[in-house]
Amino acid sequence: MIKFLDVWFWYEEGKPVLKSVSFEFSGGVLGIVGPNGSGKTTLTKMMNGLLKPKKGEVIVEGVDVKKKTVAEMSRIIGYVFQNPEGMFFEETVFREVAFGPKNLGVSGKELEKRVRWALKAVGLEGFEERSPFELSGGEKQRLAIACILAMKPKILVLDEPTTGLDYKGIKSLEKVLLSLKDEGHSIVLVTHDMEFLLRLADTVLLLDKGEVKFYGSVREFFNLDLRQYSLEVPEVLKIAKDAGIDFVRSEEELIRVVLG
Ligand SMILES: Nc1ncnc2c1ncn2[C@@H]1O[C@H](COP(=O)(O)OP(=O)(O)OP(=O)(O)O)[C@@H](O)[C@H]1O
Repeated sequence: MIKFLDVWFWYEEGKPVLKSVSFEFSGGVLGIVGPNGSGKTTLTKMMNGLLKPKKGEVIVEGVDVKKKTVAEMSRIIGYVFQNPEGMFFEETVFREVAFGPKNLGVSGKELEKRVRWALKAVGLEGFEERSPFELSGGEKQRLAIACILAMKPKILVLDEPTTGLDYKGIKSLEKVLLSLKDEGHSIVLVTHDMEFLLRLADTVLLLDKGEVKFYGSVREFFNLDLRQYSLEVPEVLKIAKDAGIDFVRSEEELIRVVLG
């Protein structure tokens, strides 16, 4: 559960970047969208205490983020950064994934089990002895997720995870995120990719100039007039609407619906 109660934030006094943000997210996949500079990254950094509210409260899994350190929050909420390459520093994939749980005091057989489980969850079994720096963009993205997963946080936050990924990379990331959701993790995604959002999100938060313009289901979100926020409706949804079908998440679903 993530609760924002009348949250304000600014980097410079007199120039608020978040203005009275309130919402309550209870689980599943939350997509955060909005034009460039609307405050999306700032908002997610408040979820794990990297930034603290100037006014208002951020409560994550019942914990007031202001009262905890980032290290304490990392047990509850894991943050996968925009350019994951910058976070790698170990010689092997195994050691990279082991680093986080080791810092939390996990060792021996349990540590090995965690690392293997996290690598399996993202489809990187067999990559243990490879160098993180030699992986493809999609593999690096999945490794970054494994590093966070190995710390077993309840919630995962991903900032623009599809940036730099090709079609195959995006598909395999989708699969990983959906299976994590099925296992009970909550996922927060910042994304510009409306197709990715359509496929994955249950709930959408739309930010514009630091204000929440919409918070509700993905279905309702795609019924808004999105052009005013420079957001594009995915082609598949336009085709569905022309065919009199109100909502589908993907081409596969559209074909199924059309064929009855
Ligand atoms: N460290 C900082 N110091 C001062 N201003 C900042 C800082 N980081 C972000 N900002 C400003 O805060 C506002 C919101 O930025 P933020 O990165 O949260 O937006 P965003 O919606 O994630 O943007 P984008 O889609 O371009 O990544 C912008 O006007 C940005 O210039």
